[in-house]
Amino acid sequence: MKRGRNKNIVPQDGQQPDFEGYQQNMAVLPLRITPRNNSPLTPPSSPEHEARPSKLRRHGSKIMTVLRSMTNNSSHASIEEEDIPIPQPPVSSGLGKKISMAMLKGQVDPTVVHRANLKTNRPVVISIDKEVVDPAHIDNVAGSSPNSPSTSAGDSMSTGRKSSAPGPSTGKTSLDSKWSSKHNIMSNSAQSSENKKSVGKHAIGDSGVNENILSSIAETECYATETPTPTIVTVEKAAAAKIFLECHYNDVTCSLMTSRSIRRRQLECALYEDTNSSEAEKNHKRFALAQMETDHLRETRVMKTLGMKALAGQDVTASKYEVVKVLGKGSFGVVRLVREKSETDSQADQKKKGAIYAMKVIRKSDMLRNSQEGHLRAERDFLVSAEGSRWVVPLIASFQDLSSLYLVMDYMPGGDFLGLLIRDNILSEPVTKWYIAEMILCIEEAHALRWIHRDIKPDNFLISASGHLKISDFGLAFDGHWSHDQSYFNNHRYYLMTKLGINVEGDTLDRKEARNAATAMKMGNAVTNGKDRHERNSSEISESGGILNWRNRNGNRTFARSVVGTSQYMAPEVVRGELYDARCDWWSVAVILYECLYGHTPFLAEEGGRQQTKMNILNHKNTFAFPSKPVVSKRCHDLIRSIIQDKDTRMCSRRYKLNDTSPAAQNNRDYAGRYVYPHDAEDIKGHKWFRDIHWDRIHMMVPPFVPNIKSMDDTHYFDEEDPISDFSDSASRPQVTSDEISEALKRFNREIQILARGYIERPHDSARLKKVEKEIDNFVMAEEQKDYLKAFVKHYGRKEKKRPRDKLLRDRETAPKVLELRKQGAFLGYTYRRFRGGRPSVGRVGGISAGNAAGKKVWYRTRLSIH
Ligand SMILES: Nc1ncnc2c1ncn2[C@@H]1O[C@H](COP(=O)(O)OP(=O)(O)OP(=O)(O)O)[C@@H](O)[C@H]1O
Repeated sequence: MKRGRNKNIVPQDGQQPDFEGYQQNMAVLPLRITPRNNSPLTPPSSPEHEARPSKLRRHGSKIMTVLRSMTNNSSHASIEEEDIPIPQPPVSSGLGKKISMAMLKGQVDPTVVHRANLKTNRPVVISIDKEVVDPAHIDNVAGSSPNSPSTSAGDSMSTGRKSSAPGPSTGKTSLDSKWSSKHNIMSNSAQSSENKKSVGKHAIGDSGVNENILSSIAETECYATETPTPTIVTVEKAAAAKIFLECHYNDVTCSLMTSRSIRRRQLECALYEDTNSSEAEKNHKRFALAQMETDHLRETRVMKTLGMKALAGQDVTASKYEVVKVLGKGSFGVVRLVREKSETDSQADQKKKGAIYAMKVIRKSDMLRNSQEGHLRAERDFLVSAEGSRWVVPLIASFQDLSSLYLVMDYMPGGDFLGLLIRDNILSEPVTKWYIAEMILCIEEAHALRWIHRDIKPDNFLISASGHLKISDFGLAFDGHWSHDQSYFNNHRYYLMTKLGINVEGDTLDRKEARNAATAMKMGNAVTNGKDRHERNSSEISESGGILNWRNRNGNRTFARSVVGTSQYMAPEVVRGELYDARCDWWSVAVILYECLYGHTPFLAEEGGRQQTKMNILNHKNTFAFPSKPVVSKRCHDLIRSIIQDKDTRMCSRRYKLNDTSPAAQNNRDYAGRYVYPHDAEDIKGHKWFRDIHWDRIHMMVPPFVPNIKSMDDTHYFDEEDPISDFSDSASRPQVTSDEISEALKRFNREIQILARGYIERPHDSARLKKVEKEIDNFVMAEEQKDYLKAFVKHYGRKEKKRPRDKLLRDRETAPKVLELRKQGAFLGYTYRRFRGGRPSVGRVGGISAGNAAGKKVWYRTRLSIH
C-alpha cells in the first residue's frame, strides 16, 4: 500500500462530557468568588506561603486587578454585579518586612517591595478608582508569572539594573531602593500620572511616607447600587477569572523550582567547580545572568502587555512575523514558516533580524467549538515544561490574539520523518535502528516529564538541521493534571449557571433529547463523571487546606482512557477504551519500527477502513506477522514481537506491572506515578538489537541523513505536490461565482453538470463526501473524469461545521456571545517567552562560559503550566 499522510485522528471521547441536564444534577453551592475572609483568593495558609508573604500579597493585588479588568469591560452583568465583596490584601505578621529588610542589607541594589506598618489600616487596591486602573497593569497582572518581573523579593537575580533590552517596554513595575530617599519620593509624587497610578500597587520605603501619597477613596464608590440580573456573560467571565486564578495560584504554590531558579542554581554549580576563574570573574558571570534574567522578564512583560492588546482586537505580536510558506496543516490550523521582523534599528535587533521559525497557528473558534481547551493548554504547558530539552522541538514563544493561538518553535528544516519514509520507502536495518533509538530517547524525555504523548507516528518526529530527531505535536499529550481536563473548564461554567439559575436549551436536538428521560439521564451521568473530580466540595476543601490542595489531590485522579491517536499506531488498550498508561507509546514505536523495515504498518486494513484496522489491532495475536521480504535479523524480530504484546506482557518498564498488581500502588493518591514512569524504556534500550547504540552519545554522532540545507529558510523538504493552502486564505476566499462553476464543469454533459452542482450545494461531512464519491464511482465515464469530478466536489463544496460539544455553544442565543467571550478569556496566561540567554546545560550561560560542570544537571525538570 502506498504510504501517505494520514490525518485520521480519532476525536477524543470519554473526556468530553456533555452538559445537558447538568443544572438538574448539580448541587447548589454558594457562589463566593472573592469572599472577604477565607477567600480562595487569599493565599493558602501552607507553611510555604507563610514563608513568602510579600510575594503572595503581590499576587493577591494583581489578581484583584484582573478581576476588575474583567468586570469593568463588561457591558452586561459581571462579577461586580454579584455584589461580591473584594478582599483586603492579607494582613502579614510583619515577616515580609523582615525578609525585605534582610534582603536590603545583604544586597547592593535589590528590588524589594516594602510594606510599611502592615498592621495598621492602609489603602488597598480596591480603593483605586476605576479610571486609574492602567491597562498596562492589567496586562501585567493577567500574564504575570511565578517568575514575575523584578518584584521577586527573595531573588537576587533581579538586581541587574540598567537593562540593555532593546525594544518596547512597559513602565517600571518595581522601584529602586535608592529611590526611597525622601527627596526622590517627593519628586516621585510629582511625576507622571501613570507613575502615580502604580503607587497603589507599590507602596515603597519603610517609613510609610509613600502611603501618604495614596488618598483613600471610600469603598462605596466602587460598588454598583443596583443588583443587575446575572446573564451568561456573568457566567463566562466569572468562570474565566476563576480558572485563571486557580491555574495561576497553582503555579505560584507549585513546589517545583522555577526555570529561573534552576538557571541560577546551575550557574552556581558551574562556578563552584570552576577553579580557573577569579572571584571577580565569577561575580561578573553572576551579574551577566542577572542582567539577562532582567531582560527576559522585561521582554516577557512586554509580550504579555501586547497580548492583552491583541485580545482587544489589535493584531500586535503575530504581525511581527512575516509568513514565508505554509509547512503543514492539521485539524487545528496550519504550521507556517515565518521570519521575525526587525522592530528597531538598534544593532542588537539587526542581528536578530530575519530569524526563521515554525509557527503553529491554532484557530480558536474551531477548537472552542470542539471543546479542546484542555488539550491546547496541555500542549503549550508541555512545551514550556520541556524548555531546554534536547529531544523536544523547542518552543520559542506562545501568544494569542482574538482569533488564534500561536506557538513559535524552532524550525526543523529536514521535514518530518514521514517525509523521509515516503522518499526512501524502506530503510536498512542499521539506519532504522539509529532512528528508532532517537525516537526512544524522544519519548523517554516526554515520559520523564510525566507526560504520555498518545500520538506517536512518523509525522510527529521532525528532523533538525543536524539530522537528529525531535518529537513534536503534543496536541493529544496527557499528564492527568486537572488544568488539562476539559471537564474542569466546563464544570466551572455549569456550576455557576446552576448557582445563578440560568438555563440554556441548546439546539433542536438538545431540546428533543431533553424530552427523552433516558437520554437526559445518560447526559446527567456524563456530567457527573467530570463533576466528581472537579466540583468543589466545601468540607473536603477545608480538610485539604484549600481549593488547590483539594484539586491537586482530587482532580489529579484523572486517568487516560480516551480513544485518541492515529488508528494504525494505536495500542490495543487504547482502541478498547480501557484505562491505559505510557506503555501505549512504546507499542507505537514498534509499529514504526516495522513500518521502516517493511514499508507499511502491520495492522493497516486494505479494506474496511479504520474500523477494520482497529479490529486487526485488537486481534493482534492472529493478525500480526512478518513478511518474508526484506530479510530482517532475528534480534530485530524479537524486539518487535516483545513490544507488540498486550500491555501486561509488553516489553517496557517492570514498574508498570508492579503498579497494576500492587494493592499499595492501587491506593496510591500520588497520580504522577500511576500511568507514566521516567526511564521506562530501560528494558527496550537494553535489548540485544540495540547493543551497538551509544545511548548517551548518540546526539553527538552524525546521523545517517543530514538535510542538505542551502539557507535558513530552505523548505524543499516540505515541498508537496499540491501547495498547502493557508486556512486564512480559505476563510477569506471570495464566494465562487456560477460562471466559475460552469467553466469548471463544461467538459461534462448537462445531466452530470446538474448532479455535480447538487453535490456542492449542501455542506458535506466525511460520511456524505464518501457517499458522493461512491456515486461518482458508479458513473459510466473514464476514471480520469471521475477523479476530476471528485476533486471538483472537494474543492468547491463546503465542509459542514461540526456540532459544538458544549450546549452553550449550540444554543442560538448564547453561542455568539459565549464564543466571543471564550476567545477573549479562555486562554488567559497563554503567553510565554523562552529565555534568550541560551542553554546553560551545555556549559554556557548566555554566551558566558560557565565551566565544565554545567552539563551534569538537568535543568528543565520543572512544570510551569499556563500562568
Ligand atoms: N517546528 C517545526 N518545524 C518544521 N515543520 C514543522 C514544525 N512543526 C510542525 N511542522 C510541520 O507541520 C506539520 C503539522 O504539525 P503538527 O504535527 O504540530 O500538527 P498536527 O497537530 O500533527 O496535525 P494533525 O495532528 O492533524 O496531523 C508537521 O507534520 C510538520 O510537517
